[in-house]
Amino acid sequence: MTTPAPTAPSPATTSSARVLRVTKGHGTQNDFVLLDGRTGTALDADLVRALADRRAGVGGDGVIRLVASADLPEGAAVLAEDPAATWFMDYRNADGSIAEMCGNGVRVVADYARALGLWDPAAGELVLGTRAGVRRVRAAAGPVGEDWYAVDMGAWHLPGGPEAVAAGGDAQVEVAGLPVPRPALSVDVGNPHTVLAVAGAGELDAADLTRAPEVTPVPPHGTNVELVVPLGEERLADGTVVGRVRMRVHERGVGETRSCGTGACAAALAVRAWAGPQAPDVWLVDVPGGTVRVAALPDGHVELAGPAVLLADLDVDLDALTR
Ligand SMILES: N[C@@H](CCC[C@H](N)C(=O)O)C(=O)O
Repeated sequence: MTTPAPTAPSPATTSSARVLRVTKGHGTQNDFVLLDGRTGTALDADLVRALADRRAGVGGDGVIRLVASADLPEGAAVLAEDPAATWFMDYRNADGSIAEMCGNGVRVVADYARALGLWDPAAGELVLGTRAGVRRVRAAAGPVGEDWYAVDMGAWHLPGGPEAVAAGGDAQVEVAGLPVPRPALSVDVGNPHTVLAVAGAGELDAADLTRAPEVTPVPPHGTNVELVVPLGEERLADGTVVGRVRMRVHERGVGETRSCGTGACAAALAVRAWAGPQAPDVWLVDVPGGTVRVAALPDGHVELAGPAVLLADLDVDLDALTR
């Protein structure tokens, strides 16, 4: 769809120049502080850390600025990929680091664009720029008719190839609370993930994710680590046979979170690869914060669907924030 030209600034700062209007939202309890880039507010690591702080700030796993693609250097690549990608998801982890992609964030930012009047799902897909390339978002129904968003998350791959799948993995992961290092599979869904299967709910619950799992070989740019328990297959009301997994995640740049959309994609794709050619293409992924749906598409892309919630608009006193 054609979105309004990202030119007209809205007064997201209030009467004082030291007050910043933000919105708090989440997708399956992966929570974010959202900013309207039309105000001209620049994001730096200090501001991100301060906003994401759960005691002295607003609190969030990440901070997302919805900004005109034309207004940041990375936007040129997405505009070249698709000129309709006039809006860009500028995503930062809670520690201030920049990540390529955030699956839950895309849905939440789509809902934010809708609330700001920048996107009308009835008129077509939202074409959104990200550091991992263009992503397309549409309104979609959840398993029991909930109002969800579905995102084409683009191409995915297994960096270790089929050999890694056959060997159980291309990495070893040591997780605090679990007795021995486990084989794990690297999955690239625009950002890096390392997925390991654990023996069952007992092990999944026993894992101590207050400490970052140790991944060998050490990934050059870090990684997000997903612990999964395959739960088998089930038939949905519409007759579709889906696989189901339970997952916990330790996110790069954040720590344990209650959900990770790209992590859910990586977990489902890893379990599907381990299960072999008869495995379903559609998976439900249960995370501490809810459930999302992942589908391996015939064109080599992966689709992520799930809810998005906008909770509150807040005027943040920037002097108090940095005190
Ligand atoms: N929670 C996000 C992923 C955010 C980025 C990640 N921590 C990274 O550094 O790659 C999601 O929902 O995908």
